[in-house]
Amino acid sequence: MPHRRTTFSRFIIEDQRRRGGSDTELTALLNDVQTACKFIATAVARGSLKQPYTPIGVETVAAPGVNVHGEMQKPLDLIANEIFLRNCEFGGQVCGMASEEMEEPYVIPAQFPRGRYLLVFDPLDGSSNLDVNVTVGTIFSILRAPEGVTEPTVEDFLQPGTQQVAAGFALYGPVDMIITTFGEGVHGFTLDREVGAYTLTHPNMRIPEKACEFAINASNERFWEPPVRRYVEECIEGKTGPRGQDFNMRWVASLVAEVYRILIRGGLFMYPRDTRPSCKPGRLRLLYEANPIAMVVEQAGGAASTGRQRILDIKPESLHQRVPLILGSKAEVERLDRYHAAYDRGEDLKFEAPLFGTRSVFITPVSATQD
Ligand SMILES: O=P(O)(O)OC[C@H]1O[C@](O)(COP(=O)(O)O)[C@@H](O)[C@@H]1O
Ligand SMILES: [Mg+2]
Ligand SMILES: [Mg+2]
Repeated sequence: MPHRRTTFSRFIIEDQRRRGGSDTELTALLNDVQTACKFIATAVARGSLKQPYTPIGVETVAAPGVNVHGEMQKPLDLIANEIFLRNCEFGGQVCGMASEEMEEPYVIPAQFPRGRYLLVFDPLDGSSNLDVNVTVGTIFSILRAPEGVTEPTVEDFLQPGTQQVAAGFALYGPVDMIITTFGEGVHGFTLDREVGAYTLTHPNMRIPEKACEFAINASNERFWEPPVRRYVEECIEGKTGPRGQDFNMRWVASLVAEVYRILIRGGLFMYPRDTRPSCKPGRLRLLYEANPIAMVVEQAGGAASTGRQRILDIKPESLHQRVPLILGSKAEVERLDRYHAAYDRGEDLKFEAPLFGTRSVFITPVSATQD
């Protein structure tokens, strides 16, 4: 058991030793990632105050526009993206990076040595929350570049989540943290601002098995598939329904904050497949949101699924592919998987009818409670 005052830098070295090896490239890369997260934490914490300094290499940041997903960027989305690129390109550990904010992969420029890793990231997750001062974060995933590749193309990044070497996310909230896994458990580090170091505060995090909270954007109810309607309706029925217990509902609109809550308190998060043509495969991005988060969740004893397939088994088809994402306490995710399977077999049709406006799970007409 590592000492509780272990810093992130020390932990990654000792963790590799414990596992009988030492990958100095990976150690250096993870160190660059944590440095980038510290810069972003500092930039986010300035809020509306003018940024007091510019992190090295981040002198020129493009003006915000609409990103490849059709979403309006915030200045901090681009600042965070630049911070990640500049902090992780020079050390010789990676040969390419891919980000939510860049249409194409970034190949490490010729002036720097190229390494054997690929770094994939969502530089600022939940950035629509910035102006209301709610927790945001950074999500990262580390993959091995295919043998012999030094100038990676899109194809080289299209690896299933099971191939991730390490993954995690930083939280920029009341407390700044990094939650990470290298494939053997999940560990949480709190940024000690007096020391300037992420310090191990949450070793071996485990998602509680018992769930009494679920999170979904209820404004999309009219687009949900029947298995999701069924799950939510049963939760809302509470003690008197088939679940025999009351549930609370949560929605932060910041994946990192939802996942951290689930790591601490258990529960379920869903951004499911829905029937909107624009959103059909799901809302969240496979490579830099779903995969790294799924690795963390599984390593903490939970599960992550589309409802029909384990997230980590999906073979990506494109860099910016979106997927349905259901994650959290294992038994809850398995329940959703069962509901999807039953529905796909043609059962559970009572949840088929559009509920919105007639029989919403949130506004149950009196007549519906009497039958
Ligand atoms: O605004 P919605 O539809 O509720 O979506 C919220 C989801 O979108 C995200 O904000 C997407 O992340 P970005 O801020 O990186 O685009 C998730 O963090 C969150 O789960
Ligand atoms: Mg995101
Ligand atoms: Mg983002």
